[in-house]
Amino acid sequence: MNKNNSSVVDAIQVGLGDRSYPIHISTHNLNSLGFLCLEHKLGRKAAIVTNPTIGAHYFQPAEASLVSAGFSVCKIEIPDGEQYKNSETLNLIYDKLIENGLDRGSFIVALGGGVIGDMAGYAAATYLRGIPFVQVPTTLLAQVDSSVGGKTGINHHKGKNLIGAFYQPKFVLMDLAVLDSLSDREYISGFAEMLKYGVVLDGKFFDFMHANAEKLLHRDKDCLQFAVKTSCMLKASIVERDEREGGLRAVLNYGHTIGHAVETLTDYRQFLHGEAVSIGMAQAARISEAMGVSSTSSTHHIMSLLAKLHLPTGLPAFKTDDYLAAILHDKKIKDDGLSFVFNKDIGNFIIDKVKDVGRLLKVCEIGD
Ligand SMILES: NC(=O)c1ccc[n+]([C@@H]2O[C@H](COP(=O)([O-])OP(=O)(O)OC[C@H]3O[C@@H](n4cnc5c(N)ncnc54)[C@H](O)[C@@H]3O)[C@@H](O)[C@H]2O)c1
Ligand SMILES: O=C(O)C(=O)C[C@@H](O)[C@H](O)[C@H](O)COP(=O)(O)O
Ligand SMILES: [Zn+2]
Repeated sequence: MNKNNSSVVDAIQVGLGDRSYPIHISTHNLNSLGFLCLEHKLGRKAAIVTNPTIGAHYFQPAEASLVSAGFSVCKIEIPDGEQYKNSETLNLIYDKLIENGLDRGSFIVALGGGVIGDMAGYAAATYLRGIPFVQVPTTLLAQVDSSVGGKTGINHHKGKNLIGAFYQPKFVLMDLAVLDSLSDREYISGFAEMLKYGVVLDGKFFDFMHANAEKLLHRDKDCLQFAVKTSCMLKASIVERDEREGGLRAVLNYGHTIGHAVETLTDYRQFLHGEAVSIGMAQAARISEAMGVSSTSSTHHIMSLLAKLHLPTGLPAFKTDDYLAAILHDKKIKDDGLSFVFNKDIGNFIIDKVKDVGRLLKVCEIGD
């Protein structure tokens, strides 16, 4: 059992009162999983939720670490892909939890990207009215975003993440070494959420990404560690102030109004989440400029960094009415309109109510 105390000391804290938890970021620290579960006084029985792709690489070391710390482990494997982030797969997780006799003293380990984290987290939030869970994110996107903050859930064919719960993990364990097995496409899609933080929250981080784009693309470890840590700190600072998205937290949805519509319209099969968010951010930048909130040069900087990071910006060919219908199911819509996140140049934001969503879409390059 590796106690890996350095990663324990270096942890970033998400401060949420009695739901506070640490994020451990290091390299080759997956073997500290068992020790951390002991330290958090988790029960004796764990279910590791993963998929065949991730499981082939990381189930065995995760299991070994837990077993050597005295935990008994069962494996719950679900199919790989955003198109399986639905109620059918969720039921499969419940079935396996029941078959394996997981009780209220047991816990779930989400070993995977954002799809696994969101679904395993929601299963943990609802199974037996809630059992503890741990996030072990294995994609860049999951490390910089989805494993932090406690949004869990599944998609509906009418819209993204329409069913879910706010439910915080007991801790997050990030091993940067597991990112080595990610394809370039999956790795690059994580840049979208990182860039989001730069555009709306931290202009210096945006500049860092601009200056270090090549290094990031070449997976430079120091650059990556700085970028992951900064992203987690920025996200934690928002979540700590507005855990359940009463207002401020909506800033983390920058680029997602149109991004989610893109994912829904393509049946969750054509784009990775980060790619859809990238397309949504390109449109949000154009919209912010057209509404007089942001300058032309800011839009230019955002578009050029997206291109430099090899992220997509073009909207897939659907009609304006299709985009409108998809956006109608957005969780940010209430009677008084849609809360839309505008970038205020780079490093700041405004959230405003929009009644006429069609007017926003006129600015986008939709081919109808
Ligand atoms: N809860 C949140 O706050 C939040 C935030 C952002 C995104 N999300 C959600 O996260 C999901 C997207 O997450 P994602 O981009 O990680 O996609 P993903 O979970 O589908 O993972 C992408 C691909 O990478 C594979 N993979 C994962 N880790 C690997 C590794 N180390 N080596 C090799 N292959 C690996 C997966 O099997 C999958 O094929 C979306 O459903 C999105 O809605 C949630
Ligand atoms: O944590 C948040 O808050 C976010 O908005 C992070 C987003 O990157 C993520 O995609 C989230 O799932 C979108 O939020 P949703 O409430 O619209 O599902
Ligand atoms: Zn997102």
